[in-house]
Amino acid sequence: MESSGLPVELMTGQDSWSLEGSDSNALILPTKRSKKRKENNLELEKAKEKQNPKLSKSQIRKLKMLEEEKEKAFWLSKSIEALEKYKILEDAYSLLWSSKTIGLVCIIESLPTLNQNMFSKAGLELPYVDKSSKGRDSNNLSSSSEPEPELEEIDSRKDISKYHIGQPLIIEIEVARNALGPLASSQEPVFGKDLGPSCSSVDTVPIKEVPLKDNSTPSEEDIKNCIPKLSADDRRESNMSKGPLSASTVVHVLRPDEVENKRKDLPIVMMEQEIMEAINENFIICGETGCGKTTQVPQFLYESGFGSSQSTFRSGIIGVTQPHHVAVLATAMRVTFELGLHLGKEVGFQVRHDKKIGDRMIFY
Ligand SMILES: Nc1ncnc2c1ncn2[C@@H]1O[C@H](COP(=O)(O)OP(=O)(O)OP(=O)(O)O)[C@@H](O)[C@H]1O
Repeated sequence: MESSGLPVELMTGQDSWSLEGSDSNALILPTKRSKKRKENNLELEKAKEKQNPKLSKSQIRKLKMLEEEKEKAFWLSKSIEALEKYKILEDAYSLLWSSKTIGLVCIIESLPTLNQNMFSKAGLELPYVDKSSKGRDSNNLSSSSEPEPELEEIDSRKDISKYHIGQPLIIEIEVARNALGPLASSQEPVFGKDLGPSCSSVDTVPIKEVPLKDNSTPSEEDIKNCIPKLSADDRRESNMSKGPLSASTVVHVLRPDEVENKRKDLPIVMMEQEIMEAINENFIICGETGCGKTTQVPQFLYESGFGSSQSTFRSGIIGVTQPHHVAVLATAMRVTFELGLHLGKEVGFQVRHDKKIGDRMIFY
């Protein structure tokens, strides 16, 4: 083998490596393969890009929106399916009545019987029975698909005249009170209004028949005459017969408009009926701060005759306790304002160094 000063050539296949000179043993590698690889990689990437082209931002956004819409449509169809599954049957609708009409329907239905009872008690015969209205009302009860519109018609003074033109005027006390408006909105206790939803207590509502002079609209005087004027004895007797669980006294409150508007938003005001139905039992009200427990519940009680000297079984004090004297003053003042009463008269309070005690219907 030659080794001194001569170039050495290595032959490996097609490529040749050369080592020249003795002072440098540098190995020069061919670059062809790596170039080829790079070219191949670039071609592969290009092919990939052709298959999956790069999207711009707006295109990505549009794609996302499409996906979201697809998802929404999917959930919508799912919920529609669920709704269809639990749909209320047509027959079951007849059981769904608005609670506001329950009492009125019972009253309307029992009107002829009530009148008959009243007249028979007085030893008289009923001069007129409104059979047409009875038929209409019983229809109303049986075909309950649309009970409310008809009831609403009856519940307005205009329509009372429509149904009773030339006939004796039969007006339920509640309707008369609505028609009187400001005349009936005094803070005097009104007797005879039933609070409970049951129909059985309706027969304690005294109703008067007032024959109309001509075919005219009933005047305010006519309507006023329908409201029974009970003596103190009658009131006591009616309270005694009802027992402690029935409500016979209603205190009407004229609140300022701003208070009425604010009250509507308080969650507890929507629960008034439930609370008043449960009031004869021991119960605890749990509600979030500011829902109206302290200021509204005493008002519910006050309006239904609690703390009223006129009420036989509910005469007492609506007592409210507060953990701090500032809260006592603030809530007592607020309730006084909302009810339009006087602090130190109907509403009283007592803290360590200060007190205002009057009739004390509501006491803090
Ligand atoms: N002094 C006041 N002035 C103005 N608004 C008041 C006053 N006191 C109460 N309110 C209003 O009445 C609402 C009911 O308050 P209330 O004190 O009855 O709530 P609550 O449920 O008893 O709260 P808490 O659990 O903190 O005692 C409040 O959200 C507030 O809007």
